[in-house]
Amino acid sequence: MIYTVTVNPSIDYIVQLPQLTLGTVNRMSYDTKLPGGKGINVSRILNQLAVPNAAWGFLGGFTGNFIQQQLAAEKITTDFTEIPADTRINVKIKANEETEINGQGPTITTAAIANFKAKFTQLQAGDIVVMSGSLPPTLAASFYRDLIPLIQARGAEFVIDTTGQALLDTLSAQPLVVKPNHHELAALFNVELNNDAAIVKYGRKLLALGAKHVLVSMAGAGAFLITEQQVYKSTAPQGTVINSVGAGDSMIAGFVGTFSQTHDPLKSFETGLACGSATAFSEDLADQAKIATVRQTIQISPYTDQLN
Ligand SMILES: Nc1ncnc2c1ncn2[C@@H]1O[C@H](COP(=O)(O)OP(=O)(O)OP(=O)(O)O)[C@@H](O)[C@H]1O
Ligand SMILES: O=P(O)(O)OC[C@@]1(O)O[C@H](CO)[C@@H](O)[C@@H]1O
Repeated sequence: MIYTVTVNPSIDYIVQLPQLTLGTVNRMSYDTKLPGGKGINVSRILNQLAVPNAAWGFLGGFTGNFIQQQLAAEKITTDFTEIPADTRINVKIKANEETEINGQGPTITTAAIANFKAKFTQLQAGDIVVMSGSLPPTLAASFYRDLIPLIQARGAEFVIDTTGQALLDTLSAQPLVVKPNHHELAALFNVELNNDAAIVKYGRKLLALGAKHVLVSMAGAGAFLITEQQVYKSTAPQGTVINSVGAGDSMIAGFVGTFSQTHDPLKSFETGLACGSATAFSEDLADQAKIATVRQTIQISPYTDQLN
């Protein structure tokens, strides 16, 4: 079973306008509200892949109710911990450029934290817990790191989608997979990554520090899968990019979903690429049909320049 953890979910309020002009009244040409937050996005894609999963985290208020209803309509299993305050609303403006305005997130009470942590006793060997997204201000910076012993005590594995020092701090606990994009990888080591050999070299450092698998995504320029045994590169599938929100979450969902069923990193990479690109080519997150179509166009080759 896969459990996704979204401690700071959101309603993603998607707003489209021909052009955004600051300092004036702008009129929307289209708007929609989606259940959001990185772990919730992972659950929504896992559901499209028919991979059993449950979404955990904190939800509150009318915004929390909306998310709960939307996930129920998609038949996603949820076990959120209720909080008194409203879950945040994140604004995604699609105009000449994409602009995101994300909320800080509500107060999480001490009682809610205790209720949430109590859920981890139900984990079993073989389960995978995917922790993604920002922490609301009331949660300690070490919140994710502190969950790892609760997960590992039950023989379950974890995936953490974070960046910077927070990511480096979790590597020694051996996450199943990490997925920095190439900019995040460069920032982790304070270097510039100008070619494939450099990306592979620094991706392998994440393996050496403890990650079991490393994905390095490069948006429209493709991605790498780096494991102890082999390195693979894929060009990104071609298509019209409609939405980049959630492409990274979709890639993680695809990888983890297939890995949970096959333990095959290459097949998992293929599903991850298909899900990431299918979301980039969709208005909302990708659906099953789009993922299947994009999968047929994926081209992965072994990357041989591993001596650098
Ligand atoms: N322009 C694009 N064309 C094709 N595929 C894309 C494009 N952008 C993203 N993808 C797909 O999604 C995957 C993840 O995208 P990206 O590298 O942007 O991750 P990310 O930075 O974590 O994304 P985000 O934070 O925007 O969700 C890519 O490896 C690719 O498969
Ligand atoms: O503010 P965070 O938690 O870093 O990111 C939240 C968020 O931008 O991430 C998802 C896309 O990856 C969206 O659904 C959501 O609004």
